[in-house]
Amino acid sequence: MIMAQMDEDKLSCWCILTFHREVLVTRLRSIQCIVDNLLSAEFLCQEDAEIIQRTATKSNQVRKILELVQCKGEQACEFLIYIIYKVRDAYIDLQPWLKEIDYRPSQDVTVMEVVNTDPISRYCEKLRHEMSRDTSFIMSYGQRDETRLEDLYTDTLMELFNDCNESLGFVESLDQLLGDHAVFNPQGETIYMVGDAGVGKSILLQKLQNLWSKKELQTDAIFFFKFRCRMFSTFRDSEQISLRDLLFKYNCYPDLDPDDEVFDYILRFPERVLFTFDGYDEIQEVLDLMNMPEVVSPEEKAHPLQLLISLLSGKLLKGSQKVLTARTGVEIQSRVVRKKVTLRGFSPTHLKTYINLHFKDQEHRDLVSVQLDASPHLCGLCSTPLFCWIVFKTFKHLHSVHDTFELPETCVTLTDIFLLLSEVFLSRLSRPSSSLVKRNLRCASETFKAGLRPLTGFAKLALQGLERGSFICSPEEVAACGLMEEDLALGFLRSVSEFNTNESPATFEFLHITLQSFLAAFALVLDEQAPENSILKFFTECSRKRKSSCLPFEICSIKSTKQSEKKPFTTNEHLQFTNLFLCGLLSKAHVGLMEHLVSPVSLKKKRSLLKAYLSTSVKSHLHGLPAYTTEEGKRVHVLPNFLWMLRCIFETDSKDIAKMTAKGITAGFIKLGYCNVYSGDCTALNFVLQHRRKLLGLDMDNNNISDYGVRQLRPSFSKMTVVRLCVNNLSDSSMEVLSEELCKYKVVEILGLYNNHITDVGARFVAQIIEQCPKLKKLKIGKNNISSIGGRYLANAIQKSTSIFEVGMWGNSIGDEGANAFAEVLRNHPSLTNLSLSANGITSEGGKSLAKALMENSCLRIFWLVQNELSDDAAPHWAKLIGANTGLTHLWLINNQFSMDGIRRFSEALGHNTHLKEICVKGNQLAEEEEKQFVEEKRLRFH
Ligand SMILES: Nc1ncnc2c1ncn2[C@@H]1O[C@H](COP(=O)(O)OP(=O)(O)OP(=O)(O)O)[C@@H](O)[C@H]1O
Repeated sequence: MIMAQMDEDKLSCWCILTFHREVLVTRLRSIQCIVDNLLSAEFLCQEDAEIIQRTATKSNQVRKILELVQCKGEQACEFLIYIIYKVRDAYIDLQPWLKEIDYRPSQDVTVMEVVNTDPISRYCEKLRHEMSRDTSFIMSYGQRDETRLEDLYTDTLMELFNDCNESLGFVESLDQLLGDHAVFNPQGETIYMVGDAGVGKSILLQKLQNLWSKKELQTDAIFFFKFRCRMFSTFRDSEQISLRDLLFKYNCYPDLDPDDEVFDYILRFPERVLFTFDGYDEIQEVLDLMNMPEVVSPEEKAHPLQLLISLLSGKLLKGSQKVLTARTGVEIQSRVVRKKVTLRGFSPTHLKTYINLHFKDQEHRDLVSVQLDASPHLCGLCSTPLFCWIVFKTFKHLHSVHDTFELPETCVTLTDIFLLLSEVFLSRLSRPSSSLVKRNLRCASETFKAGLRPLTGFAKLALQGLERGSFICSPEEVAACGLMEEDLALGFLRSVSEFNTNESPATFEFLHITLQSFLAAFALVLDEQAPENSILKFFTECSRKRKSSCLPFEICSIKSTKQSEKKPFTTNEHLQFTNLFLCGLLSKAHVGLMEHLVSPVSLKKKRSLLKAYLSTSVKSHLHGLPAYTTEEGKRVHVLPNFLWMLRCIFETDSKDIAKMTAKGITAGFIKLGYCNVYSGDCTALNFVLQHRRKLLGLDMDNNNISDYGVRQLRPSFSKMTVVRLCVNNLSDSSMEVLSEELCKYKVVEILGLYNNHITDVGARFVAQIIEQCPKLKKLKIGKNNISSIGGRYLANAIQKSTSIFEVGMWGNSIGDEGANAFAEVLRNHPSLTNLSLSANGITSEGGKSLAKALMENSCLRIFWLVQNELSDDAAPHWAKLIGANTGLTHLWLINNQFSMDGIRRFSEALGHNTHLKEICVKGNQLAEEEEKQFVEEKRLRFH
């Protein structure tokens, strides 16, 4: 009480220690650091230190320190507070207290040295140091050319989603990833990041870790533990470890911490701990098969997978932050997910940045840009950072060795890309006679022939790993495949230290899983001992329905059986990639190369076997697709496996199969929504669709096809009656392509462009489509960046169209000017029946002109004006409209600014109207009590 009345600034440190003795006794930990510093500043002598150490409990030790320090006088007291102030992390509990006493160190004390001997903050420093060392370099071509992360790291597109998989926009900075932005479940503790193979999930985590190590990441976390999920599958079933061991053994141990203070601290302040777990997809199947209880006590030993699941579900270290990555399609229960991020790879701008980082020489930059500009397909592939990295590395290699900077094919396939990578690796076997003489003749088959022994070895190793579902191999397994010490330097494998346990001293993994899939496919082609039809084993595996899995982890287990049957291929993506590469290696284009490596007879047999298999399975797949009939005809909803089939067909480069597939699509409309189609897939889709004669509707909503994909689909637009490309990262340049193509063929009826990045420039192209395509009935162009200018273009075009009857403009910013333009449309348009101008910044002014225009319109049935800024100013006009019997049946005025007065007018007017079925006015400025006055009026809805 007395304290509160006193001016604390004037209090001596001696007094502070007396008055706040209780706080200090209860909250001061890490005694050793205090004692060490008091000793070295000679405020204590060795004997004092011994007395303190001999004192039994921590609280008594603190009491003793206070007693001794106070005996030594004011300076010693201030130094004690200064230590608490300086070694912040160790005395985190006392930081609020320092604030409370408004502690500001005096000049005298700031010249004194404080050494941090506190195990907690020392551990934190050690973690940062080791993290920095481990994360400064990016995966490289073998051990020789390491690249610094900061020299090559380029931002990628990261899209945020809510639990209903609705996009919440893109991440603007890495700090936003860990922050509260776009959190849809505050109880969840896991930030879930998904993305396709090679899209950069691991690199993103590496970047976060690296930033944290340099204290450049906005987070309160003072401990950061990184794990790769594949490590968890290396333990024997019976193995049990403690949480303490899991954290320290696989990251780093605290030094000089006899009292286990670090671990205690982690248990007490889990919110100061950040975890990253990379590659959940790699252990998902193991988790499916295991049945183990969750761990609740941090002291209890358990299988590492149990610990992992308990950490993710918050049963252990509740409150700690977790970032978990997985391949697209792998789901965990949304209740553990705090927010969800999907990685989308490089945008065109990112790609430019990456080119500049990769190639220092302007001439090279230009050469690469020219090649990329000429091939949207290559750009599509390069939007996946892994493929881009391989392509650029190959460019560099070709240039340095052969003085050529061109990729060999115009249409590069994924198989080509991985063949090039292998060629570069194998070319290390044959050094040029003189490095000054460049070999102008590049002979891939020679390189492969010369490297056949190690290639066969690596291929065998990859296949064996895939067969047993493992991405890690031991030195014995490496040796058993005939690989020698020097082969390891080629670059296919890299050693991994973090999984090394005492029992197995060294382990290896392939440079990237997709490379392992590629080599496994190579093994299937190279192996002449196994029966030919064994090349199909992974196809069979992938088409086998997943057995109903027992899902042990109630909290954190994966999708339901029903769901997993719908998506049977999410967990065996590596096998799907192997199938794809098999198709590529056995394609006609690669016969020349393969004949140097396997007998032509075997090759021929395998090629025809594969072709026959693909033909049959395409037929049966198309036959079995779920079809449903709508007003607009028969539709089929394609499953993700169809996409893999398309990819395989493209990789085989077989026109026959492509034709057959095109013919086999009997429905007039295919739905490929939410199928994870990326821009590179559009080439495959186009490869098949180019053989189709009949018209086709294509729904590709909610994918990631981007402008590159649209360019790849260009030839197919000639047949498309429905073009649905909502939520696909499209910009104005795609609108230009669409306008050129759709206006040429004039068959389009439905155009879906909702939630892309279209601006007024793009709106002008869309306006051309509206004007020139006489069959266009529906346009969805909501949630883009269209202003009043674009709004005008569109409105003018709609006014001229006689076919269009439904227009969705929700979520642009056309404002009152745009509203005026649409008022003109309403006045003059003969057929528009459904219009949405919601969320467009329209005020009462715009609202008035829309209402007036509607008085002259008898066609519009449904009008959406939700989430604008209409207020009572406009109410008389709307009341007049409501009172008049126009054709309007549904009017949505949700979330505007009408008050009780305005709504009363509507209610009265409604009495004179027989057409209107409902007016929805929820979210205006009415109190709940006021709303209740209207409950009897059923057509005036408040919910
Ligand atoms: N943001 C980036 N900037 C520069 N290069 C990148 C970036 N992201 C990825 N890469 C390149 O792509 C390679 C593969 O990326 P990464 O291993 O992170 O993919 P991933 O999504 O984890 O793949 P997977 O799911 O197959 O494990 C990296 O080694 C790096 O060369």
